[in-house]
Amino acid sequence: MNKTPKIKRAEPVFKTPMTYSPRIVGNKPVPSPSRAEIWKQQLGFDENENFSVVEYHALQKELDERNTQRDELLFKIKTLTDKNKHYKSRLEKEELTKRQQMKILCKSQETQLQEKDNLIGNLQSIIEEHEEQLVDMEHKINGSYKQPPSVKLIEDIKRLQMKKHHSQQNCKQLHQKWKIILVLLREITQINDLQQVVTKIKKVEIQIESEQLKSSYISCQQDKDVLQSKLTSVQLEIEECKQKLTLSHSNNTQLLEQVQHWQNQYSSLESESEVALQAAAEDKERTVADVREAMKSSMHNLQKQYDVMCQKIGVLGSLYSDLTESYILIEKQAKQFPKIIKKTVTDVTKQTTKAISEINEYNKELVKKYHREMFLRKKYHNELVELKGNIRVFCRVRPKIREDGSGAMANDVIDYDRDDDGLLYVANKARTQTFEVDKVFTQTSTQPEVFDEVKALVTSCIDGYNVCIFAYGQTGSGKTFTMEGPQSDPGINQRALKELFSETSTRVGDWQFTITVSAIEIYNEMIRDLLSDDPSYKMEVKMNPEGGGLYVPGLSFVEVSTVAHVNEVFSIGQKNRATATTNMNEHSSRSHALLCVTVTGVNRTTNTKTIGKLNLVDLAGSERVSKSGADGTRLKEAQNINKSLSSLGDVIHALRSKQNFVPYRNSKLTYLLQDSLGGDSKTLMIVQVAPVEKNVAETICSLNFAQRVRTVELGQASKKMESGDVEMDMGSSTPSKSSTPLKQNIGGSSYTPIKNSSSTPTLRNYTGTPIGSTTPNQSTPNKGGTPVASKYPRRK
Ligand SMILES: Nc1ncnc2c1ncn2[C@@H]1O[C@H](COP(=O)(O)OP(=O)(O)OP(=O)(O)O)[C@@H](O)[C@H]1O
Repeated sequence: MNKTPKIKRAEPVFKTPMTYSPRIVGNKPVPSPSRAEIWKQQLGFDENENFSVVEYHALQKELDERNTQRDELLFKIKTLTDKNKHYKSRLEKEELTKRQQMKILCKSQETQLQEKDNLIGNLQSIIEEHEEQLVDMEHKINGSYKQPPSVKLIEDIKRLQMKKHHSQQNCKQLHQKWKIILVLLREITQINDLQQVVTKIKKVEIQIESEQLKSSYISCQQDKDVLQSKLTSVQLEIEECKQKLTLSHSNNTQLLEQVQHWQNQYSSLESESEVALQAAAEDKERTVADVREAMKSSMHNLQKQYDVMCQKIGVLGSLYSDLTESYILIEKQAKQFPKIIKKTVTDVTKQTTKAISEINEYNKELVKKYHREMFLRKKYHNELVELKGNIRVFCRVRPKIREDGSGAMANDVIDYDRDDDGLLYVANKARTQTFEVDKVFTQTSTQPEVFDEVKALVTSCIDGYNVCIFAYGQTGSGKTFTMEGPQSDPGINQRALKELFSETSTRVGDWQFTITVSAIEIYNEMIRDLLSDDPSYKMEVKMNPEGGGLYVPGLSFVEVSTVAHVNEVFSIGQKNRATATTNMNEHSSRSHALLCVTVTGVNRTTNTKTIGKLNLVDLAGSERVSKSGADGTRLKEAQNINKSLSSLGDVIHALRSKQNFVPYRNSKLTYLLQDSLGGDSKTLMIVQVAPVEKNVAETICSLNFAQRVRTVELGQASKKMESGDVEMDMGSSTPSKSSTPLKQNIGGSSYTPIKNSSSTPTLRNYTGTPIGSTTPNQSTPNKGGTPVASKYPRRK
């Protein structure tokens, strides 16, 4: 009784149920242990040990308590297990719903993404459209717009409104989805609460002592771990979802911003398009009004044209019927045409042959007549020149040049008569003086125009006439330009020789011509041969000892046949003239330059010989000495020029007044040109004048001189011709009685040809009776006789 039974608390109280199992010992069944024995055994007591009923009852009580405890625990466990199961199922459900939600979310995200992609695509296309619209509008603004864009713009606005509506719907959908996501987040919070409950359970489980509890706890723990891991994965997924949500939210915001931006753009475009529409409408109205106006006028024109056309159609109708009739007629005639043609051709051939033979005959007659007419033309031409007087005077006004300067002194003082090309007006000190010459060349007259007027005179030397052309005028008035001219636009000298070449070449069948030239300069009353090897050698005019008039011993003559050759000779002359002086321009102004051309022709059939001389003279400047204020050498030069020019005037005056004495010998110039100034020669004086105020005094002086020269009446010009050995004066129609061979004259002097210096010239000087004779047209030396009172301008 004193012994307290030992209870092993570490082990469960009952391992097996309390069942009765009788023991069999040998063949006899062993009696079953008593209840007390079983209890002793089970409680660890010895068989022999006694335990009282009280102990037993105490133990029984303890056992009952334990059983109730156990039942309670079992109940709790059951409840917990149930709860656990419930939570598990709930978790599973939750997991399932979450999965489904996740799937839905993913799908919705995908669709959202898809939609966003679409939206972005749409927005891009809208942007492109807008850009196109902007380009269109730019084109419209730049004026390349052709059609009113109202319809297209309205369509675009409608499309944009649709897109706006669509974007708003998308926004709404996104908003709803955002709400769902918020609900999901709330549930996730609840799940977290559940997790806390599970933690509490864990605490309860610790209190469970029994192994079963432990094992169930372990299994629960495992389940919980699984659930925990699942929860973690769900949480991760949720986190991902959250991130995606945030991303989509930000995307959404961006999209909303874009939508807002596009809405703004849309509204600005809308307002722009409204303005454009209004402008286009106004434009349209204006264009319509213009077009209406244009249409009205064109309709009016068309109506007029229509009326005209109707009239024409009426006329054409009658014409058509006429034409139809004529066509029928022509058709008939055309059928007969080959026959008619044949007949006509035969007739025409006969007629043509006849006509040709007639024309041939007629032509022959015409050629004869032509020759006769040519002869008469020449004759009449010469008669005309003779009637006009053998001294002819032209005036040439040079154009203004740089040297004329500017201001009042450069004003034009010369005017011309429109109807009479021989009249010239010079304005001088508030009055206008009129001058009359044979022909006036204006400032615009060209070199060919001038030469055209002198051509006949030049070519008359081929027929044996002596011709003398002077250029007279003050320095710088254009004398050299007219006589020589620049290389590009040559003057009378070169053109005359060219003309002589061409004219003689046309007569080459009947005649043989020789043309020779010599160049002379008279400076300070000294004669120089410009073609000589020594141009400084001073030459003299001498009386031919054989009685053939005057000549310059040793003067060079060069035979020329081409223009190139002539140019070569001219350049030699100019070079020799230049080498003798320091200032060529001044020197040329103060000296006379003579180009003497001799044309000798021999008729191949009759052996008739003609000799004509052409003297082309560029005189020294005619200005008064007082104007140039000369002294010393200049004064001497001026006096010499004055002497020769006034001698020229005196000679012409003496000739004009038919005086017995003509003072040829008063200057080298007149002495040298004696036979060209005689009564049987043709003389042309070209008076050169400047057009400006500055030179008006000299211009008037020169023109006065020209007028006086013009009134001189010379005798009839005579043609020099030798028939065989007999010399003939065609002008007087009296053959020369003298048969003495004379040296050929140049400007009244005889010469020795350069080319053939050995051959003695056999021609007689037929320019008139030699000096000293009593013929009125010839001069006698002025041997200190009474000087002729000169009426010509003399130098002061
Ligand atoms: N008809 C014209 N057309 C164009 N220029 C001209 C004409 N006449 C003269 N001239 C020019 O006027 C200027 C003077 O002419 P030019 O030398 O011929 O005068 P000039 O009377 O011969 O002088 P000088 O007495 O000094 O020799 C030159 O420059 C010349 O080119």
